[in-house]
Amino acid sequence: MSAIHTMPIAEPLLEVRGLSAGYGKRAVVHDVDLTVRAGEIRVLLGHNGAGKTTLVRSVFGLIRPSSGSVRYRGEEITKRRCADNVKAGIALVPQGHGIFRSLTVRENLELGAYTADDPAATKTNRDAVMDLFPILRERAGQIAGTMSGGQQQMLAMGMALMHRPDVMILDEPSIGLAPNLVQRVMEAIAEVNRALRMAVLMVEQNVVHALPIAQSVTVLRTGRKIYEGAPEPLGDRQYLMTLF
Ligand SMILES: Nc1ncnc2c1ncn2[C@@H]1O[C@H](COP(=O)(O)OP(=O)(O)OP(=O)(O)O)[C@@H](O)[C@H]1O
Repeated sequence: MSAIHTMPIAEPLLEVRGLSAGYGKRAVVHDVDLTVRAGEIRVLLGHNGAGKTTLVRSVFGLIRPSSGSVRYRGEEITKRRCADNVKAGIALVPQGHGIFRSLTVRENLELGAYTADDPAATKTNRDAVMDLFPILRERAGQIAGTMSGGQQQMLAMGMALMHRPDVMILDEPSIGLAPNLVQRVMEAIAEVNRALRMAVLMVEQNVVHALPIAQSVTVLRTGRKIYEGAPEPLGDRQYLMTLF
C-alpha cells in the first residue's frame, strides 16, 4: 500500500477576514482576507496607494477597521491596542524605519524592549539580536542616524526582535535603499525567518527583490485583493503586468 505524503500545513497565526478600513468617510481597503501561517514569509504587493500600509496598520491596531476581523492564534484581536499586540508577539517595523536617529544603536535596541520589565531578558535578547546582526554589535555605540539606510533598516528589525515576536510585519523595508542594500536587507529578512522560525508579513513594491524570499503572496489593487497564492506565477512578467 503506498502512503500519500503531503506537506504539513502550518497553523495560521494571523487571520484577517473581510477587513475594510479607511480615513474618515474614505474607504481605502475593501473586504480583504489574508492569512499568515507560522514560519512563513507572506509578501503583500501592490502599487503606490493600493492600501497596503492601511491594511497592515489596521491589523496591528494603529487604525481602527470599519468592518471585518483580525484573529491572532485564534483569538479575536480586532481593535485591540497595539501595545497589547506587541506583548502578544506581533511586531511592526514601520515605513521609514521608526528608529530614534539621535540615540545610539544600543539605546535603540533597549527602547525596542520598552514594554518588557525584565533587564536580564532584555540583555539576553539584545545579545541574540546582535548575534543575528553583527553590524549592530560593531556599531553599538554609534548614533543611529549616522548609519547607512540599510544598517538603519537592520536596526529597526533588531528593535522589533527585542520582544521575540512570532510574527513581524515589515512595511516596505526596501524604501529609499540602493539596490545592493535592498538585496542585503532581503537576505537579512530571510535569515531572521529561518533562524528564528518567525513568520513575516512584508509590504513591498519591489517585486524583483521581494519575490525570491516570499513563500506566499497577496496582491492588492485599489484596496481589493486581486491575487493570493504562490510567488512563482508572478515571476512571469506578462502575467504580473495583467495584475498591476
Ligand atoms: N493618514 C491618512 N489620511 C488620509 N488618507 C490617507 C492616509 N494615509 C493614506 N491615505 C490614503 O489612503 C490610500 C492608501 O494609502 P496606503 O499608504 O495605505 O497605500 P500603500 O499601498 O501603502 O501605498 P505606498 O506604497 O505609497 O505606501 C492612498 O490614497 C492614501 O493617499
